[in-house]
Amino acid sequence: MNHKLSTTNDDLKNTDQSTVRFYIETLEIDRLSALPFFEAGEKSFEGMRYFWQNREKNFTLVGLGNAYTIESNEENQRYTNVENQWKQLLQGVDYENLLQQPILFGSFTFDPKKGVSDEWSNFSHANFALATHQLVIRNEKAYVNTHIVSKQNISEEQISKLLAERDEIIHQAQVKGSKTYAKPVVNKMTEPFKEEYLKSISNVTDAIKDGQADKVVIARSLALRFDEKVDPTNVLTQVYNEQPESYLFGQENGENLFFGASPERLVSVKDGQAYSSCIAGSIKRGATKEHDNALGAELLNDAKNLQEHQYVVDMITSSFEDTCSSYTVPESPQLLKIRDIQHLYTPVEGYLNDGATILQMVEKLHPTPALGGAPRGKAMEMIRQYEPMNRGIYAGPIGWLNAEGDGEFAVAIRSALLQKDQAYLYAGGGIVADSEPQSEYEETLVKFRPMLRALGGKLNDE
Ligand SMILES: C=C(O[C@H]1C=CC=C(C(=O)O)[C@@H]1O)C(=O)O
Ligand SMILES: [Mg+2]
Repeated sequence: MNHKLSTTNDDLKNTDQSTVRFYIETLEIDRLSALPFFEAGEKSFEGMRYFWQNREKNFTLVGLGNAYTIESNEENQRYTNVENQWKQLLQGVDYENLLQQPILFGSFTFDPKKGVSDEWSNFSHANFALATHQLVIRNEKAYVNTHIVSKQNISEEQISKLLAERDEIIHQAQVKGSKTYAKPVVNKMTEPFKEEYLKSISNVTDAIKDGQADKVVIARSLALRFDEKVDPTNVLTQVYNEQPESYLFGQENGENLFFGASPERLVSVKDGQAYSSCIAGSIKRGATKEHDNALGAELLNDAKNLQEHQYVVDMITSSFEDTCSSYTVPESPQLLKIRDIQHLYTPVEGYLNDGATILQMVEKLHPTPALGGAPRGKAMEMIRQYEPMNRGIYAGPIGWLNAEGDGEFAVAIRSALLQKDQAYLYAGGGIVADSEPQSEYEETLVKFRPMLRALGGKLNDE
């Protein structure tokens, strides 16, 4: 079934004030798998693809190519810039009559005040795209939107060329199906700045004891080298097979693939309702059910972890207080168990005030004290001062929004940046007055594990 929409947007004020034309066609298909579609897009769109799947596994998104990109490097304006450009682009577009709306997918870096550098030099502080070919799999049905955004008239020839390309990609994805891949071969693994990291934990706990902040999240990285260039579809397939309980994401940017499997929702908005999650406080999984339950019980009663958690609950609750007419927060945390780790978890939900948008919520919530600290401003200063690396998109918001304003953002933790034959993995932890360097170090090892496994590496204790 095909639904077409060709439209002209006179409201879009580009720098040269010209009119923008918009062509959208939605094709509904019975069966199409996400990663084979991602793979089939390699030939034409390598470096311009994305992949997303929500935790519940009932919403999957793949984008191939950029019909339109929105980037921003303005420190204090990046959320409003993205929001305004997206709204302007869609003004006058009758998307409500489409089977599937156009979707904007992308990410924000953790801290725009930290100059983008090192392995992150290709990334803007907000990187968003409307895909040329956008696959949505929702409730077992697949929809492929093809988008053209152009300042010139869109010709029939241009449209038929793109639709032929779409049909070829779908065909390839269907006939090839899901591939099985051998894991990448790791040649070398290093822990950059390990000593600096351990020292920073003592410095930060001292500063906290001295009353300079309540909580500060400090992170570090792990660097891998492979014997050859690693295929992005390979690592996404490993993550897909190995991390079914998490949000899964991958965003290509030229020769970079930022990817991960995060348990943590920053915010989702659906029909005026907002959902967030407080996830902070961690313990490993036990090898037996008994040991696992005992570790879980220990976590639920551990003062240091409960403190780490409470700062997050307080801050997210106050954001909902500001933006919602009503909201609910359970009184005490529950356990969230994923493959390698268990966390303290408190879900928060509420009804958004009229006019409040998902990107306003993202701006308000990011960074929660699960990734930044408390109080926020002081914690961010201390991260800039003590953390011996640049986080890039790690711990930043990643996700999507549609034309009506629904959308979802995860916190991009349990993540890594793949660059051809190299990868950087990132993990951190919440430092409070009682934190100890060695046990925080070990907590980061547990948090590295999912991405390390997907990339074919392992730690000494496995
Ligand atoms: C900063 C990370 O985790 C955060 C989320 C959950 C639990 C955390 C903790 O217990 O320290 C961290 O706040 C990370 O995975 O890199
Ligand atoms: Mg912790």
